[in-house]
Amino acid sequence: MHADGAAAPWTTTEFTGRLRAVTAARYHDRHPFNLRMHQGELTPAELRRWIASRFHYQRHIPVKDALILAKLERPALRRAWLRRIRDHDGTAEGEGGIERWLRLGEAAGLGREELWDASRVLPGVRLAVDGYVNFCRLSPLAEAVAASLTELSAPDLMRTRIAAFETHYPWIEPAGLAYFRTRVGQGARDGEEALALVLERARTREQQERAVAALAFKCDVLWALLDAVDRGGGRGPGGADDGGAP
Ligand SMILES: O=C(O)c1cc(C(=O)O)c2c(n1)C(=O)C(=O)c1cc(C(=O)O)[nH]c1-2
Repeated sequence: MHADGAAAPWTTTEFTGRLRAVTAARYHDRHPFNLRMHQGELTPAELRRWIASRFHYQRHIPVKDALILAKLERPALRRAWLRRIRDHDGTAEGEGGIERWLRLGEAAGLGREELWDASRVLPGVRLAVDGYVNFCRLSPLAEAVAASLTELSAPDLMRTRIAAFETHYPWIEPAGLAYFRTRVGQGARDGEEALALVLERARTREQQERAVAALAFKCDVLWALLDAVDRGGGRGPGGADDGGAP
């Protein structure tokens, strides 16, 4: 305890350990839908449902990063965060992560307009993504950035996913996997940068605990998104959101 009654801050090692413990316990790599994906058990319709739903997440990542950007006070920090937005948006038409995700959709038989018009986005997916964007809009910097620390676990998941797609889903054109290949390096770098910022900014025990809670919330966002995808069900008669044959 500190003299004023507040709990003492964790050391850097302990704080980092607590953050990593959250993702070890709650990251979506262990979600049943991801496990089925990795084991090759998804039908083409389920895989397309996931790709369309995840596009809704992808297109909002640069929006939430712009909200975080507005909380940064110094040019060096903003430059680093602008790079994240550029990674997703590219610097010209036909570049960037969103474009690569659209190509993944095409490789799986989904049209670009079908992804942009959000007609396949399930209600639970919409709420999960809105929840994440609004959390970053409304939270202090350290918490908004802490929520992105799931990215520390993402590169391993990308490697597993690339291998699973190559092995089990050969009907998806290999070029469509470029998104995941690019993301291995970007995710690792973004995660380490974000961790340094959180360690520097969350100084008091209360701020540290709130950062840990922010990361747990983000794990819930990703988990809830996959719950919705797993459950499926569209709005049309019979709930057919998948449009038939492979
Ligand atoms: O496919 C995935 O499992 C996965 C997970 C995550 C993540 O852990 O938040 C991200 C991504 N992909 C991703 O592609 C991405 O660009 C990304 C940005 C962020 C973020 O919170 O800023 N997470 C993720």
